[in-house]
Amino acid sequence: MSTSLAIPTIDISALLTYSSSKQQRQEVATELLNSFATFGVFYITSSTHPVFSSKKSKQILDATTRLFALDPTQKSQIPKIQPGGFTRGYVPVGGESGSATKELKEGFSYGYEWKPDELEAVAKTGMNGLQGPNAWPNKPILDQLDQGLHEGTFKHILQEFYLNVCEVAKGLLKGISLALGLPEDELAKHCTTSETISFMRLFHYLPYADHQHTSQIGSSAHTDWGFLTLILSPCKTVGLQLFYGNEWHDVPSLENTLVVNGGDYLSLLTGGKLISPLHRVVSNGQEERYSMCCFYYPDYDAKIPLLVQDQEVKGQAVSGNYSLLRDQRAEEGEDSSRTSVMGAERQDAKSVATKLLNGDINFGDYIVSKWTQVYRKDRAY
Ligand SMILES: O=C(O)CCC(=O)C(=O)O
Ligand SMILES: [Fe+2]
Repeated sequence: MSTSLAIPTIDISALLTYSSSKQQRQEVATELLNSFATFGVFYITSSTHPVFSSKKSKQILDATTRLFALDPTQKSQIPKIQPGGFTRGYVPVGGESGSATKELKEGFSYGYEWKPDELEAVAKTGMNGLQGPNAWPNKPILDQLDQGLHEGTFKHILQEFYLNVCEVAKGLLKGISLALGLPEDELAKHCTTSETISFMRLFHYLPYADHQHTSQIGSSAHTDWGFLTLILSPCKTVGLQLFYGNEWHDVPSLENTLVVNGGDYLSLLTGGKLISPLHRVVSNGQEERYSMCCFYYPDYDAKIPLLVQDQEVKGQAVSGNYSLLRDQRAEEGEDSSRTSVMGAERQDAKSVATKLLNGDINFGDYIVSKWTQVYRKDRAY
């Protein structure tokens, strides 16, 4: 039986309002640093931002539940996500499973909804590999999804939720910059078009009978690749688990909060000072679980130099000895058939880490190459 850890809940209001003092923001930054450096996972809340309200949480849960309640024929009409990094559309059950463990979840991936004039403007320069149109269900399905909704349409609810979460992520960037002893706009400088390449995934996890997770799991153990992952799971059901102190621990859903995970790129840039935690999703065997996960990225062409000055840390980061690699080794114990694949990935991660820190490759190209590996090896991310 997994136990819960004392993962802190941080009120980030000071990062989301213009009226806060530097001292208030600094206090939040200190809390962020402590949680990031201990667990790499924490809860955030604020009474000043709508995304944390019960009303908005119910609204997005309702929309998500409706989507996954469509019948299989309707789901088959939603465009499926494609390989290559730009992922929009429906993820069928098992569609991104690891080689040995079937992931019992279905998903829907969407991101920034381009306005026609923005599309025209961007058409002149061309979109990067992580930008593009959303893949919505067709009109009759959208009409069905809209039926009985009290406020707004299905599409509007999803779009608003995505932009709200991106706004919260922007606020967090201030706190993280301060936590690292940097000017508070430092990370934001590298995230000027983040919302156009970041994305949201709505997930529906199905119950399963395999409690040892040898053949079935919700989401296999992994670390997230980007900057920040922000997760809403308005269900009481447990599911998300953190690997800490050599054990798995539940990260239960708490009302009016989002869970934040640090990503690998942020961890890399801090020489592992901010942890990118190993996590997974498991079922209790009985209940379904819904979650909404925003994978927040910096700019596609970001080439961010190491954010910490400590020479020892710098050495560790460049040699690839940071949490991403440690975490992936920990995962091998779970499934020895994947050991050789993981070994190869470790080597690959080391060389990518060096290239990223030297500015030989930008973030977007790195992510696209990682997604290509996912599909080649038939693994999730
Ligand atoms: O559904 C969740 O709570 C987390 C899923 C997750 O870790 C992921 O998709 O990267
Ligand atoms: Fe994750």
